[in-house]
Amino acid sequence: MPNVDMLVIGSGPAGRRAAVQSAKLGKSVLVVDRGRRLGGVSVHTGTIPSKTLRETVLNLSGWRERGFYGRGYRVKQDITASDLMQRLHKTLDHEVEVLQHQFMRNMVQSASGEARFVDQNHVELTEDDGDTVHVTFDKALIATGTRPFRPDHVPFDDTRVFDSDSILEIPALPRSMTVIGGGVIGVEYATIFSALDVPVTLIESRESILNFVDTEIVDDFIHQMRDRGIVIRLGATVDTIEKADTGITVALTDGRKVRSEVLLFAAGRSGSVEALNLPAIGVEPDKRGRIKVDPKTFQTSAPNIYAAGDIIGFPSLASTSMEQGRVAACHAFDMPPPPAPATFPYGIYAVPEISTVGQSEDEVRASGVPYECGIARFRETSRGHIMGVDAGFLKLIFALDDRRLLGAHIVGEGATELIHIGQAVINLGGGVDFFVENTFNYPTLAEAYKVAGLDAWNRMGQPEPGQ
Ligand SMILES: Cc1cc2nc3c(=O)[nH]c(=O)nc-3n(C[C@H](O)[C@H](O)[C@H](O)COP(=O)(O)OP(=O)(O)OC[C@H]3O[C@@H](n4cnc5c(N)ncnc54)[C@H](O)[C@@H]3O)c2cc1C
Ligand SMILES: NC(=O)c1ccc[n+]([C@@H]2O[C@H](COP(=O)([O-])OP(=O)(O)OC[C@H]3O[C@@H](n4cnc5c(N)ncnc54)[C@H](O)[C@@H]3O)[C@@H](O)[C@H]2O)c1
Repeated sequence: MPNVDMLVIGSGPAGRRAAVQSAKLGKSVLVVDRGRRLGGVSVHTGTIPSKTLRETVLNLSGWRERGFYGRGYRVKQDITASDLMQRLHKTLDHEVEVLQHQFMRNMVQSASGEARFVDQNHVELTEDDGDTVHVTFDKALIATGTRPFRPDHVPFDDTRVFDSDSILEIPALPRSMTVIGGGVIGVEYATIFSALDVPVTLIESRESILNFVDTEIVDDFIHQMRDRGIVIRLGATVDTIEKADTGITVALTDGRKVRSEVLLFAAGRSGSVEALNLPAIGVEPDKRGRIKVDPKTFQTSAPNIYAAGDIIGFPSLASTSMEQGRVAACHAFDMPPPPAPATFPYGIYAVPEISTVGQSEDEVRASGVPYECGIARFRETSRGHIMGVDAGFLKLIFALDDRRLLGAHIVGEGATELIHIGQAVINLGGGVDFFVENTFNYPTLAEAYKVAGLDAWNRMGQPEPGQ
């Protein structure tokens, strides 16, 4: 029976980083995944496919040029589902190849199969052909991620009623679409299909969408979605979902009905734990299949077994999963990792993008810290003019007492890249004077930081001498 220092179950972002980190520390590593190919949800059904789809849609539809040439402008007139798939498959193949090469260079072994714990140092792997292999380990990482939540009352058929996995296989572009769930997945796909001029209705049971994002940013985003024809039903509870030859009808409890050709149900995900036989290691998941860990070390209640990535719940991002996996591997092999920074960015790849780091204005207000905000609209920057950007803004929030940057929030073109300037300033303890004193490249969208910094600085007054 083979024995390894580190067994990683799941080859998504958490598993991948933990495997390479363990190998860099000179350990023998085996990564097992029940998927056909390495990469996890992130590469095959989550982050990378949705972002590739978005990029393809923006390119083929000419979305970025519509500020100049009008809403009727298109680079390719008849965009088909197969146009979207071509680039998707190429990108995914490339991602898998990079990952395989990374494992090879670092002497990380990988195997295809479903892992099931036998005890705290022993798993059974069931291969595709049903054969079983036994492996023993000193340390293990559970990085099995999540899958779409598919409640019984939703008549999924993956041809007209989709989840966020099967939507990637959509056979033809629909004439209309209903999206249930105004979380990140729902909002991303609703706006991507709307950029293809598909009429979209978004149904969300809460009174707003993206409730972790600064309210001013969400309000602007909702305004932009409505402006281009997306129908948004907030505070709407779904009563029934009916399928007929003519389409899908979603009846809401307030009596309204929403009809469309296809439906995307994107209202949460559940942890992939069933196959693992967690009782064998004394670990009990919660009712959504999530595993509790020590937030600093990522150890489960079985100390030699770690868990990281979506399986441990919030924030459930590829970016944070990678870091969790690396920290877990460092801890497993007695290498103390540096303390985690106080804030991490959140990028929402809707059309337009949203990105946020640090505290929202509501959070700052609730904390009682006196503050001032600075705003820069992209259409007022020269780069914005050149690009034909007619919407989007950056909002910076500064503490009045020590002038520190507390939060940076962006809606608009390039938001997910631009946010890292705000992230660096927050995590390095910088403030408004950084933006005022430094010169930014011109013309850039990043110049918006300078403009927003000056906007706040003008209202904040000058620091007392010696402060
Ligand atoms: C549509 C969508 C878009 C997203 N967009 C973004 C984004 O833009 N940015 C971002 O940061 N995050 C994004 N995310 C989230 C991101 O994809 C996840 O946070 C990330 O994939 C979680 O990584 P993970 O390491 O937990 O493993 P996952 O990527 O979830 O992979 C888990 C792997 O474990 C395998 N597995 C499960 N059980 C077993 C078993 N018993 N034995 C063997 N193998 C098993 C599975 O086959 C799978 O391959 C998105 C998610 C979705 C669904
Ligand atoms: N860009 C990114 O970073 C990115 C992109 C996609 C997904 N993700 C991750 O994937 C995870 C899952 O995303 P998600 O959007 O599926 O889940 P979610 O839990 O974030 O959002 C689900 C939304 O659906 C709503 N909802 C639930 N039941 C409903 C119903 N019956 N009718 C109407 N609305 C209903 C909820 O109120 C919530 O707003 C998130 O935690 C996110 O971190 C990240």
